[in-house]
Amino acid sequence: MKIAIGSDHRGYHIKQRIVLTLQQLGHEVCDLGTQGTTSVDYPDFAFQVATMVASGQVERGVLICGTGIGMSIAANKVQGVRAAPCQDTISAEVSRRHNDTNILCISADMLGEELIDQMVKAFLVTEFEGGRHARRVEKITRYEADHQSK
Ligand SMILES: O=C(CO)[C@H](O)[C@H](O)[C@H](O)COP(=O)(O)O
Repeated sequence: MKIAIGSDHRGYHIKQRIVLTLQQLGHEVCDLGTQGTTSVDYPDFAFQVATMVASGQVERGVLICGTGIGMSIAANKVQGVRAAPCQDTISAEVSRRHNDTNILCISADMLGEELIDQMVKAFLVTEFEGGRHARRVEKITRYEADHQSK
């Protein structure tokens, strides 16, 4: 799978670890930065990853900041993105099954490395269930299209 990944300074070390894990699993990873621990602004990275996901250049995205919250707020501004800030494996999995999420947002400050590995793996292998969930996701998609500002 093609996956875009980005982080701010707080998420940099975890990002490096996730990139290696994903490559070892055979995925094609597009690392959009940041490339160090110098302070940066998370929206700059969220918008880059979200744009790649929304345009179909990659299938999924992963974003990491201190809490995962700032990244998710920014990424969800991009039409077609469904980004979820998850704190555990079950929410990462259910976000795929029920919400057809295309970006996983992770907290670098509050979660351990092994839990993060499990969350990323669950996010990548879990399929969207469709059915009643598709009807709900379609309502969000339609609302988004009908209320586009530009
Ligand atoms: O967006 C966030 C909060 O929801 C992230 O945790 C950021 O990484 C954080 O705000 C960055 O803060 P810093 O004090 O500039 O490192």
